[in-house]
Amino acid sequence: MSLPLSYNLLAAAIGIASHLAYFNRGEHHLYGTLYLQLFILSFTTSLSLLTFLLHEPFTQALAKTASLTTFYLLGLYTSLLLYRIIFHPLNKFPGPFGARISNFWFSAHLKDADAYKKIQKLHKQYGDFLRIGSSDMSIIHPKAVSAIYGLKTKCRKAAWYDLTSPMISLQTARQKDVHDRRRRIWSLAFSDAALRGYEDRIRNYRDQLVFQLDAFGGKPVNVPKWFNLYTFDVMGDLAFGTSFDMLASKEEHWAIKLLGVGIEPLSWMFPVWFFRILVALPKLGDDWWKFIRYCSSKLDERINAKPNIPDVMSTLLDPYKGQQPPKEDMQMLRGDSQLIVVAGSDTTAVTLTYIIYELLRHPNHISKLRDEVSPYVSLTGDALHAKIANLDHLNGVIHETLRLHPPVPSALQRLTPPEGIQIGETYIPGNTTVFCPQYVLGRSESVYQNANAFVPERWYLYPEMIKERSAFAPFSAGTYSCIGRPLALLNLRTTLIKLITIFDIAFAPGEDGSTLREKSREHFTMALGDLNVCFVRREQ
Ligand code: HEM
Repeated sequence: MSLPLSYNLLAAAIGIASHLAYFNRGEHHLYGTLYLQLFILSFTTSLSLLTFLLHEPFTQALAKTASLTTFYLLGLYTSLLLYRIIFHPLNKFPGPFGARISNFWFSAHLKDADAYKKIQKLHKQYGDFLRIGSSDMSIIHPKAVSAIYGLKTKCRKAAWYDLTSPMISLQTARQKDVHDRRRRIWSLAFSDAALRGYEDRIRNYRDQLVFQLDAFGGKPVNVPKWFNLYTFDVMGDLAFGTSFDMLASKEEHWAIKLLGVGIEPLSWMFPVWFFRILVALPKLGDDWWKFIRYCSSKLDERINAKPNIPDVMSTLLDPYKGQQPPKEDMQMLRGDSQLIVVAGSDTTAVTLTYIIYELLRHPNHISKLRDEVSPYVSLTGDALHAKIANLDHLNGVIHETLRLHPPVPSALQRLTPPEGIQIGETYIPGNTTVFCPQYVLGRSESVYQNANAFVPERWYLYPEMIKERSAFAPFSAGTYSCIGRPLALLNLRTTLIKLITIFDIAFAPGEDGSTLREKSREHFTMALGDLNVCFVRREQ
């Protein structure tokens, strides 16, 4: 005997009610696995009750349970779809129809981890305010960066930052007070005195990089690979007191290979709840969690060591005065230890690679840089950072590269406060996930004159070429901006001038930069395509 229609309609009504009263309110991304388990539990409980308590035949019990479940889901999803298509407050904003319905629309339209390029195309089609998900907006209005990320913003970190919860780090701390407390400790790690110590620590790796590039004897070198080996060695040293020895071994450490595979799912821009289910599955999240375990074991070793020159971890461990940190703090320290490595390495390597790429396309800037830095540089290509930190053209080249090739190109997601925010003339409703893609803003004529041209002088000689300065934020802006910025700039400046002092550089035969332009993939930061360059030692 099948169920009377009234039971099925009741199940559908419960589906609608659960959407309106529960799923449509607050955040649910942390409970994806739990909901799945509850769903399976309810199904099997209903089946067991009907079979064992009411003694119905199994097939009949199965049919009734399946019918109730189907009607419940029909009610739930019809309500959800109608809300998203007709009643959602973001419906006034343009964007692809599919994106209104589900965030999977965007993931499904990514060809080869090219989110930043896809977002640029969509903005060309739909304008500055783009609805890119059911509750998600990408915004390239020139004033949007300060409204969303600036010091006075009421926006906070969006659900994306719960990807690895309960393990949190400075970057993924969503509660403002937790973040503020942690950030105060971290900020001591980037004082002028601390930076001078890092300058000494980094020199050794820079020399190793030059040694290895020199050893190619002018033959082609795949620059992104070598800059990655370099920057991961540097950050390993600053996080754990010992490098990954990648420059010496000329290859990636196994843990860094795991990291590369582990963060790959980020490139698909899946909704957070789905991503969390994916990485909870055996196999799929294995590489990422193995990398985290590796960092944890290195942290344990580091807690028992005492470096001669303090590293970043020295500051984070300082409050414990040589004692083992309590269990509750270890979770945060583990998060922070992997953050130092991840945040500081490929971001710097990507920037260095694109600086070389842009200089090779515009070689006049190499001679201009050499002229500018020559009073401060020794024969070995080294300079005290304090002497070169304010050089106009050097900083112009770095800024211009970061503008055109931001290492974090698109989705730094923030959540608007319940009352919403105002950007220019446009009101963005509350609880909307918003972001300002730096890649698109960096190439926007509303923000820069002659936006696609590489003009380092715009940063010191032609200020009129920058129409809205606050939109330039490759290190993000405000409370959650990159705390490692001074270290990144120190490393970029000193490494760049050493490379151009020691070497003449040229594209390798047959290289035109197209693989770098076309094969680079976004996974929050960038995994770069190859760029083959010849480094030939200059006559002194
Ligand atoms: C060119 C190099 C770099 C770029 C472009 C860059 C960019 C960024 C961006 C865009 C953010 C904001 C992330 C977010 O809101 O989710 C960030 C945060 C952060 N970066 Fe960097 N970064 C660079 C180098 C470094 C270095 C060398 C370190 C050193 C450890 C570092 C450590 C951090 C940390 C700890 C955060 C989190 C800050 C917070 O949430 O309070 N970064 N970075």
